[in-house]
Amino acid sequence: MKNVTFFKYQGTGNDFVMIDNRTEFFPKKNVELIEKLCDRRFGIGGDGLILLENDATADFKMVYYNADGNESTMCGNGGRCIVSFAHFLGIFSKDTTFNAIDGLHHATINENGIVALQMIDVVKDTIKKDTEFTFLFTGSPHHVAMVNDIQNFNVFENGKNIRYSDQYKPGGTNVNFVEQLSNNSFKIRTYERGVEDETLSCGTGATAVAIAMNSLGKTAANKITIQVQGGDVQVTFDQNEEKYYNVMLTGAAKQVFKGEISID
Ligand SMILES: N[C@@H](CCC[C@H](N)C(=O)O)C(=O)O
Repeated sequence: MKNVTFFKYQGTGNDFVMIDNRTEFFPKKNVELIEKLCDRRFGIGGDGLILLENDATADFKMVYYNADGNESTMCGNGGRCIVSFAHFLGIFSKDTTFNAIDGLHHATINENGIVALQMIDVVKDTIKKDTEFTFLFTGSPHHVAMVNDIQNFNVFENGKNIRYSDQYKPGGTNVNFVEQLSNNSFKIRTYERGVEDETLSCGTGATAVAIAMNSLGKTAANKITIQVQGGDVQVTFDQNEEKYYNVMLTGAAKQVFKGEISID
């Protein structure tokens, strides 16, 4: 048995177990252990687990696991939370660059703990537009569909059906349902792959929705407020004929508590 110090973070209600793994002590291949640490009854509880590690070319590296214990693609809210954690650890003071599965990310943190995180560029040709939905990759795959009366919409059942549908096999996708609130604001609810449930917020999902809505002509704005179940995030971007770039996801990221847990 070994005692492991962990921190709990949340970004608009998307919550993560955060571990400083710069000494590389953590058993990264132990899927069952990661799943158990994320379990809300048998473990700490979280939508995912994130390791902060040393990196040869950047200030630090982010390694992200979904609550099912498997390493996955980019997590936007997790990215904002690990920036806050790195700031707490004294790794940087105002701005940082870190490595993640989808490449380098630049980020800043202000005195109120608001983190602005640069997301990957989205090439316009890669955005798939269907009559019923839009599909795009913002570090993670996202299906985006507009619905009416989103608050009463069955996100779990509809999200699960789309996530496991033949068109997304074998990898699956995250699924976002969207309702337009104003010229430049949208309310979204997201079913997350790897959590296999609705989460209170998804950062790559909010980013995908903002870009999809601009791409569909639902908004001409390049500063878009996305209301998620756990609060608000802002997505800003520039664009040219080829792509969306300078894509920034901005919102609060907070340390909730620190603890110690025994692992085998
Ligand atoms: N919560 C995340 C997305 C995490 C990855 C996702 N579940 C997947 O496996 O694709 C976010 O904030 O972006």
